[in-house]
Amino acid sequence: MPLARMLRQVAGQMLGSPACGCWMPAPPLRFLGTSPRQIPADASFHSASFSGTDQPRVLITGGLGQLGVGLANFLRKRFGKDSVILSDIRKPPDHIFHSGPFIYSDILDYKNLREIVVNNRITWLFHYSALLSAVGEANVSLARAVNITGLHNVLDVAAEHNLRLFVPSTIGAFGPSSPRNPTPDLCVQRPRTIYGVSKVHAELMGEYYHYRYGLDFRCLRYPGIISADSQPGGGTTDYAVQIFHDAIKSGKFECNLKPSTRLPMMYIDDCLRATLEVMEAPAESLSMRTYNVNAMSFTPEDLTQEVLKHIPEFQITYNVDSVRQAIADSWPMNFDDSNARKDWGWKHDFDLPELVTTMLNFYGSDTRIAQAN
Ligand SMILES: NC(=O)C1=CN([C@@H]2O[C@H](COP(=O)(O)OP(=O)(O)OC[C@H]3O[C@@H](n4cnc5c(N)ncnc54)[C@H](O)[C@@H]3O)[C@@H](O)[C@H]2O)C=CC1
Ligand SMILES: CC(=O)[C@H](N)C(=O)O
Repeated sequence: MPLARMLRQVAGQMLGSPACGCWMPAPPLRFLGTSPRQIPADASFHSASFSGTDQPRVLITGGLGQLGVGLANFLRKRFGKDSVILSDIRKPPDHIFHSGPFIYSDILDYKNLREIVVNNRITWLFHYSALLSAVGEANVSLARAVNITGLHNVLDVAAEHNLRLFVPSTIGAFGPSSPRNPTPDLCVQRPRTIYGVSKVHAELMGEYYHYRYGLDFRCLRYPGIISADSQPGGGTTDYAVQIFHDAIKSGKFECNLKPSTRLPMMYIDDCLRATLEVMEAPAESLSMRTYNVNAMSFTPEDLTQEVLKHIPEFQITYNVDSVRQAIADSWPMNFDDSNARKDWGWKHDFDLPELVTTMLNFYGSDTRIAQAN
């Protein structure tokens, strides 16, 4: 018997041989002896755990950060309030607690995570818990635990319970040896932050689970996200949120990056829409499982010029934070997201002028309401 055929036969005996002929053994189980997940013989390689007519039942981890509440509101409009559970390890403010289901979930507690998935019959998981770039550098061991060990728990729960799993990655998954202008999907990735290293790990582990166990893993590399009604959680791109708040409040802003630091950015509405669109994209349309997405790219100087069109007396000063600057100098300046545009029709709505008008209107009306009360 030819060697290759013999090896295939031995591997087939060891791993089981699914009808599709692809290599898809059951995922690793944390607790052998509890009901192991059986892959049916006719399982499709890209199968999801719900039929086309079912609404997904969604869990969002790390949901009280900059992006999670907006994502929950967005998904609740689409799938119904009770179909989307927000979770975090922090106590939610009243308005969030009363806006829909909220539950405590520590991603470092595997059994707690599994219990939530089982009890609520979760089918889609958005894994948002993370320590971002600047706070990660300030606490490497916690970042390693949350961003890497936490991810392992999420991957195992998702694989065992046949979930569709979204994990965001970031422009921070690239480093100084990556092409920076523009940065394509596939190129050298040697980030110099624990945040970036953990995100490259997440991309690779998710893709590995997809090819090895059939996990329906989907990942977007977000640029810096700009939102009006939620605060950023300690990243390098945070200046691009704070500037609007300070411009309206005091007409002044002290920027912690150099004026010429160019980074890819996106308004939160585009980010949330991209996230839902890639989750709803037919599996056949995804030629990859990790995509760059982008909207615009600007420097603090460009942003200031745009703000000055609305607030002519606005003043910016610079007090550079060396940690953040070193990180920003190693990240992409422009992001090539042509694969997302080609494969599943990604298209952003907000460029710099619309972003600035929207952000200033939000803070402006907020300030006017506060002054009136
Ligand atoms: N905001 C941005 O500009 C970008 C965000 N992303 C990614 O999107 C995701 C969400 O980002 P943000 O909302 O900005 O982050 P954030 O830092 O604002 O929020 C992260 C949340 O994770 C929670 N968390 C920490 N440890 C936890 C644990 N052990 N168990 C459960 N939750 C825990 C925190 O309490 C926090 O509410 C992250 O994975 C981030 O890497 C990617 C690129 C850009
Ligand atoms: C771009 C990101 O991932 C985040 N906003 C950060 O600056 O760390």
